Amino acid sequence: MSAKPLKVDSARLEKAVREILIAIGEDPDRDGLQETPARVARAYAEQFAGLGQTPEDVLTTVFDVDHDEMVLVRDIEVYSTCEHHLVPFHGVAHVGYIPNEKGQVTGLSKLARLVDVYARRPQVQERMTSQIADALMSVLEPRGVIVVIECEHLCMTMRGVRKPGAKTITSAVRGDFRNSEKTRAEAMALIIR
Ligand SMILES: Nc1nc2c(ncn2[C@@H]2O[C@H](COP(=O)(O)OP(=O)(O)OP(=O)(O)O)[C@@H](O)[C@H]2O)c(=O)[nH]1
Ligand SMILES: [Zn+2]
Repeated sequence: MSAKPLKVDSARLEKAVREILIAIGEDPDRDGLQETPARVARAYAEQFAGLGQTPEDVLTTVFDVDHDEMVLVRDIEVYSTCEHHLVPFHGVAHVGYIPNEKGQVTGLSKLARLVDVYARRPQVQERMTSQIADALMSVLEPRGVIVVIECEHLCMTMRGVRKPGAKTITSAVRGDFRNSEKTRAEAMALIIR
């Protein structure tokens, strides 16, 4: 099940996209472009669906298991939108945590859903990384959280400085991962291949 699309002002979006097409010298009424403003409005409702969601919406399943050591989901695919140029950046996220003393964990898929809540917004990678870590800390109350994200930014690839292949790596550590070098190293050994 994918996230519910965001409720957008479709009429306004369509008008704006039509204006963009005119501004670049295109004919918005030519074959092929007539439906584009409506398509973009639908695509944005999906691409920015995270604006209409909170972490509590997705971290719904919390259960007790007899496990109070690290849980880490690696290589969660991320598609986000750079807030500076409104072009995509994409890559992978690795999200790990150490359950609290009650052994409370969440469903594994919920970690991927949490990534999407923050990826599907106009974003910068650093903020997205911290938001995911802070949300997991506040909802699940684990002993620690680690989030590492590796992305390629199309604003650096297809335009501007044009450096295809350059990867941006950001991390956010909270709780035990921040306080203990050993715990952090253990997680990084699992994350780095
Ligand atoms: N820190 C950070 N910077 C980002 C991210 N996404 C894009 N940027 C950068 O945002 C900056 C915006 O710089 P500006 O000089 O205002 O815009 P610009 O003239 O289009 O810059 P160039 O991309 O260098 O052509 C660029 O250096 C981008 O690489 C991100 O997630 N985090
Ligand atoms: Zn950009």
